[in-house]
Amino acid sequence: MEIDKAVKECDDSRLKTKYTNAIYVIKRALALYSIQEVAFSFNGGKDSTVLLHLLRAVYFLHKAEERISQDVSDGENIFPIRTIYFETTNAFPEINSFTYETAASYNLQMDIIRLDFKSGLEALLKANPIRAIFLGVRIGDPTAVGQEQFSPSSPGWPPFMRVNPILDWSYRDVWAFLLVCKVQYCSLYDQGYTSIGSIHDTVPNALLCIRNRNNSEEKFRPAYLLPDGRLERAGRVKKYTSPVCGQLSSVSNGLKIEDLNSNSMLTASIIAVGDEILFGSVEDKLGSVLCRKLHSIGWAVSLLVVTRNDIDSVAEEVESRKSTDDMVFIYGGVGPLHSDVTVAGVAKAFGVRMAPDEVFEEHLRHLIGEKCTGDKNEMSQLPEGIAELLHHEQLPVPLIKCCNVIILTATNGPELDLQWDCLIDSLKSNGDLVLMAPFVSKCLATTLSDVEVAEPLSKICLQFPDLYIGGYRGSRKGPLMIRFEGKDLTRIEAASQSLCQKFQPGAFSETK
Ligand SMILES: Cc1cc2nc3c(=O)[nH]c(=O)nc-3n(C[C@H](O)[C@H](O)[C@H](O)COP(=O)(O)O)c2cc1C
Ligand SMILES: Nc1ncnc2c1ncn2[C@@H]1O[C@H](COP(=O)(O)OP(=O)(O)OP(=O)(O)O)[C@@H](O)[C@H]1O
Ligand SMILES: [Mg+2]
Repeated sequence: MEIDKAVKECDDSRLKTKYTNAIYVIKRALALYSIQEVAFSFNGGKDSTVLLHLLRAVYFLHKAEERISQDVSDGENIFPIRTIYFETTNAFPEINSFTYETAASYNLQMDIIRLDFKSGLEALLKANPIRAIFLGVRIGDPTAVGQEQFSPSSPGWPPFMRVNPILDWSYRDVWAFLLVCKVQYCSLYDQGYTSIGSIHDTVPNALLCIRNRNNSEEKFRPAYLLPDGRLERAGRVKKYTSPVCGQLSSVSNGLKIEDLNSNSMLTASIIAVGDEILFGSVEDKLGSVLCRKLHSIGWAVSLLVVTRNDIDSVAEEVESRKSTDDMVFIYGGVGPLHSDVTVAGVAKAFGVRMAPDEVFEEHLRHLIGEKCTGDKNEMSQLPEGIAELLHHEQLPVPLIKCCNVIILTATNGPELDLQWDCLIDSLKSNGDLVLMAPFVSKCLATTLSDVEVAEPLSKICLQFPDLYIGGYRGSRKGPLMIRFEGKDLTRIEAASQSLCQKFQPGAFSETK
């Protein structure tokens, strides 16, 4: 069969693996359900076009085997799986005509349903013995969250098995397949549409736009040239917000450059992951550097913790901090080792699974080579639907941002300096960073005892609730340090003068 031959003869090993797995899922479904008990949900979209040809491949491979064993002739070429199309008045005419033309070309027995999905499926299941429906749902689709290759329909839906043979296919895999097999696809994809909904919510993907010199004419490149498959839905007008992190993305995506004098406080927490820090064998030096960096952009650090290299421990910390703080920084435990569970822990904290990310994989391939890549490359798996890559020309591998959680891969000070600078650049250019008025501070040293200073100092704290006023010592015998931190230097001056006035002149001296 031409599809099977085209894939097997191509030199795209990743596509071959995806193809083999999808064929296996279809065969499993056909072993579990009879041909009368299955249906194929086809809508002329690219994903369902891929699925159509995979189903055809399985059918023709099966027929070829039968012919060999039973010596049967070709007979009529009707595709035996019932095909259902939910036709709406809001569909693009190009989608409609492609669906009908395809049905005619491949002898599909197509049921046209003009009801909403749920009522249509109820009617379909009442009239037919259907128990399983093949869908072209893929990881990254809003409806894919929580689905497996075999997923029962959701509660409240008529009972059937959703079979998703291309669930783990990426945008790139879909286009590799369609191009390698040289099959027809809907013409809209050649006009810059990358994912097609209704005429009311779908426009060409702006990332494929090319303008002529004087900006007067807009043209779009074909869908298969979109470099980052994650952006396939950028042409959907109504922006999708994940239910899992919707609330948080409004924090992170709604970020803007704030008034530098604003009194509002943004907080971050820092999570270091490392058993060796907890054993005492390694010292965490990055936490304090990160605190200073956050301070320098006016952010307050509310917590700095060390947690174990354990998915549940990481997930627990991230889960509690992501809703408490505006940003969470996590480092340590990122890589291919058994103990590198940080990214998976972040996924767990958001209640999403890990899914392959082809763009990230491409970066890893450049860095580490083919050895680390391929179908089972764990390092290229990122939290599904929430991972954003922060690219920067100075970083060989982009940083990973999941809603308001930033995953850093730095292992020492200089690496952290670089990642921090790139992070700030990248967040700024996305409009995803609130620059706050930086903190300013003043430190006074005194030989007065703690007891003498305690009461007047606590009164000053009440008088200046907008400042952080703290005392510490370098040693029990050495001077007592009083530090005033805040965003307003005049308030800091007022508070420190107020303290000095309560004691003999010269009792305090300013220090670093
Ligand atoms: C055959 C079929 C079965 C579906 N089964 C379910 C289901 O079990 N649960 C559910 O929430 N949605 C189900 N849906 C609806 C889809 O999840 C989704 O809402 C629909 O494909 C619209 O996607 P769009 O908003 O990207 O156009 C089903 C849709 C189809 C076509
Ligand atoms: N109107 C419909 N009729 C039949 N099946 C549908 C319809 N809408 C969606 N589906 C099923 O849901 C799957 C996922 O839809 P989705 O829109 O994500 O993919 P697609 O339409 O195939 O491709 P694209 O993402 O480019 O629009 C489809 O592949 C198809 O199996
Ligand atoms: Mg679609």
